[in-house]
Amino acid sequence: MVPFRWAITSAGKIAADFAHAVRQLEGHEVVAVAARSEAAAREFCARHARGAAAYGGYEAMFRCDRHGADACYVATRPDSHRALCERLIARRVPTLCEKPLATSVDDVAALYAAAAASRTFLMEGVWTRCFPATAKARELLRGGAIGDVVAVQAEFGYAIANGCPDGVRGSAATGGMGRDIGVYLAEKALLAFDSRDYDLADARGVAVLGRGDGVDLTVAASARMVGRDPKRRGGVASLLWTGQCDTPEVCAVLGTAGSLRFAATHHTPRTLEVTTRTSRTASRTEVLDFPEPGDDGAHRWNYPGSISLQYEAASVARAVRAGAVEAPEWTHADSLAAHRIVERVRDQCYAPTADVDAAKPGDF
Ligand SMILES: NC(=O)C1=CN([C@@H]2O[C@H](COP(=O)(O)OP(=O)(O)OC[C@H]3O[C@@H](n4cnc5c(N)ncnc54)[C@H](OP(=O)(O)O)[C@@H]3O)[C@@H](O)[C@H]2O)C=CC1
Ligand SMILES: O=C1OC[C@@H](O)[C@H](O)[C@H]1O
Repeated sequence: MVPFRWAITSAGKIAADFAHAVRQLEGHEVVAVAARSEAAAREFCARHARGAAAYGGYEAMFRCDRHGADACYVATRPDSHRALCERLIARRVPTLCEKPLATSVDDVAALYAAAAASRTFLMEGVWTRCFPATAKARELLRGGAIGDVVAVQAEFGYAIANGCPDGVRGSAATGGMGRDIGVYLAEKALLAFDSRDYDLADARGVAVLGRGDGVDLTVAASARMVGRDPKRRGGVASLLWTGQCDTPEVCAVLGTAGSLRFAATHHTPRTLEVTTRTSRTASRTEVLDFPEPGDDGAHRWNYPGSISLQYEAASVARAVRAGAVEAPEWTHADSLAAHRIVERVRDQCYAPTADVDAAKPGDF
């Protein structure tokens, strides 16, 4: 088959990981890379995407049709996502944009509206949804393997003080940890309570640690989901995100007949424990393993599990080739629902009455 050709916007860290994941994925290639400076784009191509055309300035690549890319991967800072996606959508370029798609629900909604109006593919890069373990979890949940879902509990955190790119996380411009990784927790709520069947009834920021500047660092949040069909009972989500320490990343979905557990690193899931329960003491657990794709070891990954960006690249290629405007794994509705959860939580955290620890500016 003709290879699926990628253009990449930025010469940053996840962009490099993506280039190496795609390099090792059969039927995919990177044909163009743009960075704010041409030198950075050239260096990126030499190190991570040999043979790709290098562009100085994103617009130069968007304007050029010589590279013949089938889709563009936007991997810049979150506060630039909306404007870049708008420019790509205006040119009807299928676009995969790193999470968070934008830094407010209104911006996210505006992008999906623009994509729908011009029939252009747009996906927020919530790559977790493209992993085989997630697909299996969705199949099991839909098939009633653990009965009716009652609750989901998940945490995700890492210490941003240990060398995160400046401005990408924990900054007012880009929206704090909720926008960075809260979206992965909202994804878990929407996995347990599928956005096709459930609506968000309520989301709350229960407690927050921050610096009083609108940047959330650690948040304990909850959400309540209701079934659209009154026969579905709905349930609750208990979510915790933090930029102050590394966490195990465990997630449990609790149902009336058992539970699903992502044993570790649920944003890059490789193990799923399925427990069926006939009483409080009688249960049976099956462990399902989903090994990550093979890696030739030529690249030192910037982020854990990045070889599995292959799953997301493959999902995009399938959807674009089918002429779809969204990927079924992470639809526009899923993404909007996730941003609504994060934004409602965030707004409450920073309401005047919120318990914000503003005593130690910069101390995190
Ligand atoms: N899926 C995942 O697991 C991960 C996703 N991400 C997401 O990817 C995106 C990029 O993160 P990451 O690669 O870690 O960040 P980096 O800092 O490594 O790269 C960000 C890039 O943004 C570009 N940029 C555009 N405008 C600005 C500006 N005003 N100031 C600074 N940089 C700017 C730069 O591109 P240029 O090279 O053109 O100068 C820079 O290289 C974020 O949205 C992040 O949330 C990050 C890590 C993992
Ligand atoms: O998307 C993300 O997930 C994994 C983290 O390591 C990364 O910093 C974050 O942006």
